[in-house]
Amino acid sequence: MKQTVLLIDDEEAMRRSTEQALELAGFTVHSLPSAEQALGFAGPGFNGAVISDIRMPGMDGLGLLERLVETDRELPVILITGHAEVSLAVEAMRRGAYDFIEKPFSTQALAAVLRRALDHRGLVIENRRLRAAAGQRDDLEARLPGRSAAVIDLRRFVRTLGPSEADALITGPTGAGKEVVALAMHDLSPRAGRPFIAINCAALPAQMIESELFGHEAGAFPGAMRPRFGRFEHARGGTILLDEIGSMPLDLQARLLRVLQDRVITRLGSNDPIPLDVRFLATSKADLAQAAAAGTFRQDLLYRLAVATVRVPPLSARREDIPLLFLKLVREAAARHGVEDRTPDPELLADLSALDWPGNLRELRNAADRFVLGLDWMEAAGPATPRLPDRVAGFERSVIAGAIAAHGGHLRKVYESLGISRKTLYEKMQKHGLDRHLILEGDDSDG
Ligand SMILES: Nc1ncnc2c1ncn2[C@@H]1O[C@H](COP(=O)(O)OP(=O)(O)OP(=O)(O)O)[C@@H](O)[C@H]1O
Repeated sequence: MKQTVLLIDDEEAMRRSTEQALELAGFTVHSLPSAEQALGFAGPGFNGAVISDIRMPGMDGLGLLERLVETDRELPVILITGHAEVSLAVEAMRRGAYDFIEKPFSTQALAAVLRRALDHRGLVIENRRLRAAAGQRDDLEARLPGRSAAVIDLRRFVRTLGPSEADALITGPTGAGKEVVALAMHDLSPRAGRPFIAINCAALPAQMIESELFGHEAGAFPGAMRPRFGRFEHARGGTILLDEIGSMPLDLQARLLRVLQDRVITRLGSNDPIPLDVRFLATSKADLAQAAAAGTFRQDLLYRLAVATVRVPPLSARREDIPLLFLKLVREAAARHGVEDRTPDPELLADLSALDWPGNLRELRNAADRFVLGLDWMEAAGPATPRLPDRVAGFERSVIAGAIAAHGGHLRKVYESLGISRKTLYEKMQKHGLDRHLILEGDDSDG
């Protein structure tokens, strides 16, 4: 993983010459003129070290140190002190500085301290990653329960992508649990414990979007009396979830793409770039590739986000998980409503599994709410209240799907085990929307 040195010094000449010297020594350096700007950059996910001059106007080096160690005690901060400023150096160490270096210093001396600091930081980050992964493994099964192939795949993606720094797109139908997945990814990452800020792109007021997201300086527009942090800055060190990103206006998509690429933002009414240490996750119900083809979504933004895509399956693709999910939702509903936990009987669970649940987990959750409150759970199924024929059809579908799975898609074994003809099997599969590819083609032999 690439490591960065963040250098803060208000004296331009000094900053430039140190930056150059360190770059020549092989470090990747990012330099900033003020402590305030460094705050957003060096969050808990920051894999690098900070060097700062101790004497600066505004927030000084000690103030910066204090703010940084407050959010991450293990972030190495090295302070540059003036010659013979022993008491300041002592104070810095007392407040948790990793080390200090006295002016004037040689590049070699600074580089040596930095190498130690970066090695140390690398270990801290790696350790956190491993600890988080181990601790969250069991937790993830509890949060996204189920034994279907679809949910096992989902958990595998979340486990792999969650702890990484990669921005990701989470797709799936309404109510399938995209936001729940996003939060699980955040909690698996080194950013867990930092803000998780969900922004519903469909509900942003058009005139306010820019200042809402990016913040503004005083006087940026009439009524902007004082500077204001945008939501992006509020999420510093954490994760931003862009919910329903497909609803974002095109011009804002262009700005977002630049933020994703450069990791800096500029407040409204300002030209100063502010580094942004956040990870972006986005959700979409709509097929963004189609939206891109239709020109309502930027192709380049789609490419950028789709590198890491997590697909959340509809409930109808994981019927076998419905009983387990319903039990979990009933437990949660009982706790939420402060009523006693009720155990649904097996017939009810079988009935639930036969339904289609177009509203997915949200709809199932409503059914669980109604169940613990002693109301008729079926009404919660909305317009799709199951009539007998629908329940029979649902049952038939799940029996056929079960037989296909049990016989590994072996055509002849499937229709024989069901006691029907090949032709009838295909007709019923078509009727129930079961994909023909579930059956191994050319498999109608005796083998
Ligand atoms: N694994 C889960 N365990 C418990 N509740 C869940 C789970 N997944 C989803 N839910 C619940 O179902 C509802 C819908 O979930 P969520 O908001 O994550 O779905 P979504 O896909 O983001 O929906 P939309 O597309 O409408 O925004 C929420 O009330 C959520 O708490």
